[in-house]
Amino acid sequence: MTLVAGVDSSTQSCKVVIRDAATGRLVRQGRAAHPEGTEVHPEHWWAAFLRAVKEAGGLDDVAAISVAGQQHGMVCLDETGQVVRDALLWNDTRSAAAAAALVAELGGPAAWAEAVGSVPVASFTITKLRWLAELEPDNARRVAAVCLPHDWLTWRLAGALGLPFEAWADAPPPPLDHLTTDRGDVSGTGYWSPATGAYRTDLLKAAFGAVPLLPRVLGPIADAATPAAPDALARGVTTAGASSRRGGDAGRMRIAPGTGDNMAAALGVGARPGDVVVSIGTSGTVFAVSDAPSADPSGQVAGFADATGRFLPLVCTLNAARVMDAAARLTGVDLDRLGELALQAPAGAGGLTLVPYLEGERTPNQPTATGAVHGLTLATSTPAHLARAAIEGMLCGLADGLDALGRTPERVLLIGGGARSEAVRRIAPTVFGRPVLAPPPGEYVADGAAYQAAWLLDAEVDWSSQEAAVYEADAVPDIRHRYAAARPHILDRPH
Ligand SMILES: Nc1ncnc2c1ncn2[C@@H]1O[C@H](COP(=O)(O)OP(=O)(O)O)[C@@H](O)[C@H]1O
Ligand SMILES: O=C(CO)[C@@H](O)[C@H](O)COP(=O)(O)O
Repeated sequence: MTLVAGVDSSTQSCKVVIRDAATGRLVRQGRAAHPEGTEVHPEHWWAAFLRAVKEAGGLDDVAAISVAGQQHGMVCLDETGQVVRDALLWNDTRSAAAAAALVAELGGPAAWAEAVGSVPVASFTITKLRWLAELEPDNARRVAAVCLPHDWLTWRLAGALGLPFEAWADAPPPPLDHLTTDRGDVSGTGYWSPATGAYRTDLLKAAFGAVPLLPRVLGPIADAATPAAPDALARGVTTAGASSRRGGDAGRMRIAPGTGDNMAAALGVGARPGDVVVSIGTSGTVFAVSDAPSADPSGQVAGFADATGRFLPLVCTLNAARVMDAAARLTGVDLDRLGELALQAPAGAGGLTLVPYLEGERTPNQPTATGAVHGLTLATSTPAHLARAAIEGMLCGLADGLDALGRTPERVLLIGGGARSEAVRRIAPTVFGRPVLAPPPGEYVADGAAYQAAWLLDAEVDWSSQEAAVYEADAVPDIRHRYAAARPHILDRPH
């Protein structure tokens, strides 16, 4: 049996699945937590990856691996391959003002949608680079290369190949010009165009004042451990202190290109045109597989590329599973009990309406917003009503995303940690106004990465999708009506 590994280095944790390359059968798995916070030193991801690999029984018998990661995070490297500063993550909103300035400088949102398929908000890498140039000019001057979380992990992994696993923790970084990415993840930078498949270094230069070395963009089936042809490298940069062990080792593990976590989830869940996937993780995402690039000047839909050569229009909210974590804390119960409580309250929670902007919000673009609870009465002041309002409010944000996507889906697939909740699966159809399909709880991002690894070994590979449970319920339009009325009534964060 040939084995492949898939990695999901997401916001809260790193998950590793090891699957049979031919059938996709799960053989073993592991996971390890990431630190809290919206800025993280990438070495924490590497350490969590190594712990998760260990828990998954190691990689000695694995023929190929692929890493999917949280999108957009800014990883800056100096000339020796060392990290310049902690990575700013997709959910770090400090670059909101930089985003607004960049949008204005290019002539408005439509110009950005046309240039790179998306209108940058604080999540996008390009806005974080502008922030760095303005607020930390000394760090900015040290940046020799910039990449994304999955690019960085893939690069570290390629540098560790050939060493015994015990030595991986301290493996020296490879040369910078070995950095790779894929079209899915790079489409979230704000300086790569999904429509043309090319970097927009002019936009990067305008934002950052310089063009550091950028990772080579690999096609869907490529080995990230194969060195670049010299003419494929973006720009020459000194890579002192790092040595390469790449290329041609007989029997060494191969490394597929990897991708952004949402692109991997699309692969893992077997999304096809006509499907809309709703993922309830740290972020809430609503996305579809599409044959054509998209460009939404309203900025609600990001026009990403996917990991197969197609496109992935996507709406992302900053507030999803953690809204339930917060509601569980407020009500003093665990997540299972929170779900039970929510199902005890009536649909609409008796009018109690929660606007879930606990981390600010990205869609709509309200980076400084806070959450709010409206409609408190003596009757709705119960843990059950609050639990229901939290789940309904979180789902209303995603229902707005579904509307923004502008498609009538044939299927709505519910995935992510939050979709493990029976209450979420049962309440979702009342809010979305359509049935939802819940595939068996699983690690679909890591699975999608594992599929990329299997694909690298055999371009004809075809894993069958698992049977999904169908959840149906009558729509309760009043939930969204009250949410729409409550949505504008929020306070900004205190200074
Ligand atoms: N049974 C459950 N009910 C509700 N939420 C859950 C449940 N299981 C996990 N979660 C939530 O899922 C989130 C993690 O989801 P995940 O998709 O792994 O996130 P990410 O990929 O962003 O790190 C956590 O906030 C956790 O509380
Ligand atoms: O920023 C986005 C999508 O544009 C997020 O979806 C991140 O990719 C983080 O994902 P999770 O950790 O929530 O899976």
